[in-house]
This record gives sequence, C-alpha cells and structure tokens, in this order.
Amino acid sequence: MTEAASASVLRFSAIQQSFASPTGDAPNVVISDVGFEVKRGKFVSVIGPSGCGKSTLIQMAAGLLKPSVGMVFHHDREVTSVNRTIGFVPQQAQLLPWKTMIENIEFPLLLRGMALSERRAKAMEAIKRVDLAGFESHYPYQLSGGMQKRASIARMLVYKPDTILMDEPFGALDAQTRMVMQHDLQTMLATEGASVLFVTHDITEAVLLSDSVVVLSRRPARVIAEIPIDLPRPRDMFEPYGTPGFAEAYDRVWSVFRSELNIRRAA
Ligand SMILES: Nc1ncnc2c1ncn2[C@@H]1O[C@H](COP(=O)(O)OP(=O)(O)OP(=O)(O)O)[C@@H](O)[C@H]1O
Repeated sequence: MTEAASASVLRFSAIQQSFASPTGDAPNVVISDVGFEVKRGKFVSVIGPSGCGKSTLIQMAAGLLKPSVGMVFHHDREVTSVNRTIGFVPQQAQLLPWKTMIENIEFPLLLRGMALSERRAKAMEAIKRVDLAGFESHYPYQLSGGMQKRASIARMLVYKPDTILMDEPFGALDAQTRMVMQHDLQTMLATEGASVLFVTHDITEAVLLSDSVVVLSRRPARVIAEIPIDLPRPRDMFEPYGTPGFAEAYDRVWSVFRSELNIRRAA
C-alpha cells in the first residue's frame, strides 16, 4: 500500500461525550472511549445499539458538536467548527420545500457564491449521477422518498467532497429502493474515490458496502471491534449471499454485535 493510500482522512481520538441531564441529575455519559479512523478512499461503517452515540460521532466529524473530551481530526487538522469541506447526508433528506429539486441541489454552490450558469451545470451533472434527470423542476413533495434521498445525495456530491458522512441514509426506504440505492452508492463511489463514514443499523448493508465495520458497545459507547471486510468488489447488493465470503463476514460482525445485545442462540 502506498503512503498516500494509507493516510488517515478522519480520525476520532479518545472521544468521550456527556450531555447535561434535562432533570438536573448527573450528566449523561453517552460515549466513554471511542477511537478509530477512516483511511483515504475507505468505506467505514459504524454499528451499535440504539442510543449508543453513532449520530453524535457523525455530528462531531461535521463540526456540529465538540466532544467533551478527545479530538476529531480531518486530514490531520482538528475539527473545531462547522466542517464545510465534508459531505453530509442526514437521516432525512431535508430538502427545502419551497425550492425545486435543482435549486435544492445547487444551494451549496449558491452559498459558495458560484455564478448561476456554473452552478446549474454542476447541479445537472450531479442530478445525472443519481439518475434524476427530467425531475429538475419538481418540488420535494412531488418526488418519492427514494427520489428525495437521491436528491440529498446529489446535493452532497455537487461540491465533490473527498470525505462523506452518511447517517442511516437509507433507513426510511422500502427494502427494494434501499437495495437500488446501495447498488448506486457503490457504483458512484467506485468513480468518486471518496472516504466514507456510514452509520447504519443494518448488518447486511454494513458488510456489503464497507471496507471495515466498527462495532460500538451499549452506552456509554466504546469500540468493541473493528472488523475488516475483505470481500471482492463490486458486491451484489441484490444477492448478498452470491458474494463469495459474505456469509462468513456477516457472521463475524453479527457474533460480536449479538454478544453485546445479550442475545443467546436458540438451542
Ligand atoms: N444534544 C443532546 N443533548 C442531550 N442528549 C443528547 C443530545 N444528543 C444526543 N443525546 C443523547 O445521546 C445519546 C446518543 O444519541 P445518538 O443519536 O448519537 O445515538 P444513536 O446511536 O445514533 O442512536 P440510534 O441508533 O437510535 O439512532 C442518546 O441517549 C441521546 O438522548
């Protein structure tokens, strides 16, 4: 591996997070000790029990929240304020309802002061990447849930971030749309070459998309395993078990996760 390929793009170092209790009791310790990194061009998923702090970690990387203790580094610089060089796809598409699809997608470029003709061209390019050409003038309510999600991915791709944060981006979609979106994401990333931090509850999704899976413990979270996923690419999102080695990789992740959830195997 070259030095550039092994470079750390995103790094969580000895993170702890507490939140003030709404009832005035002792602070709520959510994260007790989390450290891991995303290397250049790698896709890292984070899974863990509900409420263990996965979205909190994403918010730290986006610069929306400062850890109580520890540091987050992006390209070896500590993240201390809103990180505008990073792409963020939230759980909900969060499109602006009063703007058309293309206006939503070019909005980040408008905020950067780009001229109309240039931002329209870039927005159209991103729209084609997510297969939404023909729907530019539709308002969000005129798009399906999957199309809104595609639009939110296009809005993130439009400024070509080299680092992407995705917080359960496909969680609210039906199973078929989800598979199509996973397939399209894999295809897109094969050409974008971005580094991705991806939060999900879905082990199949984590295994199919990732180069490694970080498993967090129950709250207060710590890293209980970092599991490399060395399956060949491209992987078949529609027939997971058709990918050689998928079943073994799934079992490795699930056996760590289920022991944290205290689920016993049926006799
Ligand atoms: N701003 C905040 N103030 C107080 N508590 C917070 C705040 N943000 C998050 N929390 C608490 O931190 C914990 C972790 O929340 P977070 O959303 O990061 O979990 P998660 O692992 O993403 O959960 P899920 O899998 O259910 O989406 C929760 O108990 C939540 O109530």
